[in-house]
Amino acid sequence: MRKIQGLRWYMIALVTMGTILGYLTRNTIAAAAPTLMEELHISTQQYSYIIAAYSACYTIMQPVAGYALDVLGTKVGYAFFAVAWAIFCGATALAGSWGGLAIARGAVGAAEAAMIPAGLKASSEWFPAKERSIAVGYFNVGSSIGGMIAPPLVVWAIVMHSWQMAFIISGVLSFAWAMAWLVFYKHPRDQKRLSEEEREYIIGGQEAHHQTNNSKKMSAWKILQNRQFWGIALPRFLAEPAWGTFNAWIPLFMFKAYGFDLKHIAMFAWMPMLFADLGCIVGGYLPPLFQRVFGVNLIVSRKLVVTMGALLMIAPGTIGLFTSPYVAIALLCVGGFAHQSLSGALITLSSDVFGRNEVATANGLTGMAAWTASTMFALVVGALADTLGFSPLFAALAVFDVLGAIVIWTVLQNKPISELEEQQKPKQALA
Ligand SMILES: O=C[C@H](O)[C@@H](O)[C@@H](O)[C@H](O)C(=O)O
Repeated sequence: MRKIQGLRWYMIALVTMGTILGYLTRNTIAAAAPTLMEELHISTQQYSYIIAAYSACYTIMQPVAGYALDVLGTKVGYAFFAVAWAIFCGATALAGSWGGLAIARGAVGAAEAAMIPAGLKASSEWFPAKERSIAVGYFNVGSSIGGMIAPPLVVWAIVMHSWQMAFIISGVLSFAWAMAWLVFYKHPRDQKRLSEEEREYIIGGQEAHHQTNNSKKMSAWKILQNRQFWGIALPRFLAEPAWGTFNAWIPLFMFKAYGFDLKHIAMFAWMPMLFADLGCIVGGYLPPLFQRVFGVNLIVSRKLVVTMGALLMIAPGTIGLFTSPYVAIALLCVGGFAHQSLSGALITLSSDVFGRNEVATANGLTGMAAWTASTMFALVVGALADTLGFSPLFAALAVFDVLGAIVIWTVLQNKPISELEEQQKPKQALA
């Protein structure tokens, strides 16, 4: 059978398509909101319940989806969740009230919770450790691209047909991707189109805790009891509110703080997301560069990226010192770049630290911590933005990330759990 050179990059492109469609279905509701709220007579508060239903289900289901992925395997597991979110997204078209929309969106959120853990698990399977962060950067960039595609696609569907059509199109596209995933995704050891040279490069470049003979699996409870878990989960808890804020509040901030009209919002509000994309990609290439330049190990290279991102997040934290809206947009672009570069490193660390049998469970648990903070901070922004203004909130995000960088250097040890446990054995034997 003819071998395909560089097959691992085709695999990560397939994973990236999944993230793009996951974010497309996630953002369809926001893009359709003005039409939905008018046609179904939905109040702003009822709309917030619909958004909260997605966020709550997505938050709670990440460790559950991660565990299912570790048990079912990446191929079948991700296909199951993607088919589920495709069906629930299409079913959103049947909703006739805010309650029906909340149920449908909660179901979509529950299914989409597999998106990031599956992306990391696939990256762990198809890339050597030194390229893992690059793979994560590529699939994570789908989170910004999907968000950028949603508005034009939804507007086209509404103009051509109805808001229901927007959800049906997003669902059909997701279902088609899920079928492609089932056909094309295989573990490198099972992929006949993979050359022996590339198979050896991939699997030979992975740590012991990702080798197929590693049958040990950590329970979720054991993961939660491990210091290494908290060395990743706490920085993600502190970092994620920035992503939620950049995604949900920039247009409103530009309107309230600088009087931006829709035309100016359309012209500028998307720029921080473009720089977020850049942050995903550049952030992925930095760890191998830092390992070469500074001679540091894999986990320390991720810590350096997190620290760089945290320091760059100080830029949007200074927004209150300037009056120009264009300076504000520039500072938010730095923030978007900073956040996704550090977030990609934090997501990758679950695979650097945990083994192949629990990597998705561990990542799902850190994702639950992240989204718990993001949801809490969204409520704080909603309560304080009109009285305090946004500037102190952006400053708080900068402080959170600097705290997260301090935590990662003081809590997270520089070795995977498997090596730390090996080190403990002689000491325990002597004890
Ligand atoms: O922090 C932001 C992340 O990098 C973002 O891209 C996603 O991973 C997000 O956490 C999610 O779960 O959708």
